[in-house]
Amino acid sequence: MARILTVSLNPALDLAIRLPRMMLGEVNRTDETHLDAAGKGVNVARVLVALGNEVTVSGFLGNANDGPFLRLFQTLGVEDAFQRVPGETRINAKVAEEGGRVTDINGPGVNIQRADWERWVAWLDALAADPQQQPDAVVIAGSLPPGISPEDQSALIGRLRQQGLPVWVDTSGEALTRAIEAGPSAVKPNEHELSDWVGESLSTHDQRLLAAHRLYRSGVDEALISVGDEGVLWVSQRGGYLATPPKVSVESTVGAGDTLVAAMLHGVLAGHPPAQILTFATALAAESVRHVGVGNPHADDIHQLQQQTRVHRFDDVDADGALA
Ligand SMILES: Nc1ncnc2c1ncn2[C@@H]1O[C@H](COP(=O)(O)OP(=O)(O)OP(=O)(O)O)[C@@H](O)[C@H]1O
Ligand SMILES: O=P(O)(O)OC[C@@]1(O)O[C@H](CO)[C@@H](O)[C@@H]1O
Repeated sequence: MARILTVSLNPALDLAIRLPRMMLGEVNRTDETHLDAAGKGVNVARVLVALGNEVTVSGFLGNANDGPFLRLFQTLGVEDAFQRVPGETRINAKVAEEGGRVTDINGPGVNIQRADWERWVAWLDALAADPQQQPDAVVIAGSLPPGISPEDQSALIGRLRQQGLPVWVDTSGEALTRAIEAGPSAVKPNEHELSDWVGESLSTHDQRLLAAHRLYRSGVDEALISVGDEGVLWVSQRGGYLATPPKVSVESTVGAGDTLVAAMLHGVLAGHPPAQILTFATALAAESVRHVGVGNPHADDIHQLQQQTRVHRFDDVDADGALA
C-alpha cells in the first residue's frame, strides 16, 4: 500500500445528465441526473482508494457547497487536507447521450486569492519536507482556477521534485506546457492535449508515437498518452508500449483518463511488470466507460477485461525519435 497525495486545484461537482439525444435550443428531458463530488484529482483518489492505497486529498474547495465532498471523503476514508476558500466550487455539466457521445461544460472555478495560495503552498512545502509525513507520490490533476497561473503550478512541481517526490500531472493547455518544463515524473495528455503541446496534428499512429517519444525525451520519466477507444501509449525507460482496450458499451467516458492515471501510478509504485501495469490500467479504464464514474477494480468481469486487453511492446523508434 502506498501513501499518495492527490491535488485538485480546481475540483468540481459533476452534474451527470443522461438523455437519449441532446436537442440544442429545446427543452430536454433527462433519463437520469446525478450530482457528484469530482474533479480529476478527486476521481484519481477514488480509484487509488479502491486499489488499497492510503490517500490524502488536497487543493481548494469553496466553503459554500463542500457538503458532497465531505461526505465522499468520509465514505472513502481519505484525509481531507483541502483548504476552504470563500465561494462555491464550480458545477460541471456532463451530458451523456445514447451512443456514447459526451459533452462536457466546465466552469472556470472559484477565484483563489494570493494569500490563500501562499498559505496552501506553505502547508505543502512543510509536508514534502517532513520525512514522517512525505507521501510516496503526488498527483496534480485538472485545470487551474482563476488566481493560479501555469507558472505557479510549475514552480510547485519543481519544488516537490527537489524534495525527491514523484509528481504525476494530468492537465492541459499552457498549464501542461509549463508543467512539462518543470520535469514532472509523469504526464498523461490525451491525443488532443499532446497535439497542442507538439503544435502539430497527430492523426496517424506514427505521428503519435513520435510525439510520445518527444514527450519522454523532454525529461518526463513516464510519458502516457490516452487515445480514447484506441487505447494507451506509454514510453518510459522500460521501453515503449501500446495497449488496445477491449470493446465495451460506452455510457460515459468522464473519468476514464483519471482511472488510467490512478491505476498506472498504483502499478508503478507497487513495482509490477510493465505489461501487467498497462494491461490492468487499460482494462480498468475500459470498465469505467461502461457507467458514470471511475473504474471499479472489483467489477465481476475485471479479469476478462484484462484478458481481452492487448499490450504490445514497440522498439521501432531510435534515440532521435525517428521511426526505424
Ligand atoms: N470507448 C472506450 N472503450 C474502451 N476504453 C476506453 C474508451 N474510451 C476511453 N477508454 C480508455 O480510457 C482511457 C482514457 O480515455 P481518454 O483518452 O478519453 O482520456 P481523457 O480525454 O483524459 O478523459 P477524461 O478527461 O474524460 O477523463 C483511454 O486511454 C482508454 O484506455
Ligand atoms: O476542467 P478540468 O479541470 O480540466 O476537468 C474537470 C473534469 O472535467 O475532469 C473530470 C474528468 O476527468 C471531471 O470530474 C471534471 O468535471
